[in-house]
Amino acid sequence: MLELRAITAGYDRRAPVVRAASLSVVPGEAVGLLGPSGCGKSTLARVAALLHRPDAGTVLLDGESVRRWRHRAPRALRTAVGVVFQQPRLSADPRLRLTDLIAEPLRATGRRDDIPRRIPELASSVGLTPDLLTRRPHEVSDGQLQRACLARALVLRPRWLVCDEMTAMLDASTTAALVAAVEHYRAATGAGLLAVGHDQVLLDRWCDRTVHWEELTAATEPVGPSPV
Ligand SMILES: Nc1ncnc2c1ncn2[C@@H]1O[C@H](COP(=O)(O)OP(=O)(O)OP(=O)(O)O)[C@@H](O)[C@H]1O
Repeated sequence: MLELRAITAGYDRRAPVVRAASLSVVPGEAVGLLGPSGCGKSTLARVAALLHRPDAGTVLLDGESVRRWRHRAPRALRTAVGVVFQQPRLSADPRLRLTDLIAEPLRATGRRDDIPRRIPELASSVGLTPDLLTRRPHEVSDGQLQRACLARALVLRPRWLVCDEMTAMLDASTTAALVAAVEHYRAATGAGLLAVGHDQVLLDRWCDRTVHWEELTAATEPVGPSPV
């Protein structure tokens, strides 16, 4: 289970943007998170993806309490969560060809041998043709780059996927293709999903349940101790 317990987080300890928010995703479940702009959804999504250290509260990944964040998080925990952000150009190294972008996590974890098999397989599942794989980010559209970012998020076969407004910048057909790719992956692996978004119709259709931001802080336990 991916559990966020009474998470308080932000950018200034005196004025946190997320206050005592709790949310759980069970294996295989897809949970949508809706909320107004600026309420703190992305901040919480980054906590769930182990990219942002909360000021208080606990994150549990399959029962294991997370104590270190970002590059300091143990590899086994880091690689258990795949993340896709809203703006692919901010999360893609502009120097890398798409094939190398997708392969980045394999190289970083010493799994180069998997590259020849995994890259074509993933490219096909997210709808990237071989000619696009040799291009760099400035030579492809936002939708094509986002497909590569999704492939990169899936390349290590994470048990949890965090999609933070993954389709907010995309047209309807690319949105449908990316959602289908995520669902195909989840059906094959049983991965759980936290999908953050603004589009209630999309989240209701995509997810098993959709929670609203206000519900996360209602009736939660008191704020827990600060993580080490
Ligand atoms: N790096 C940062 N430094 C300081 N403040 C930040 C930073 N990132 C976000 N914030 C602030 O934290 C608050 C919550 O931002 P966040 O991006 O989590 O909201 P959101 O609900 O995801 O918004 P949106 O739906 O518009 O993407 C906002 O007031 C934002 O200005």
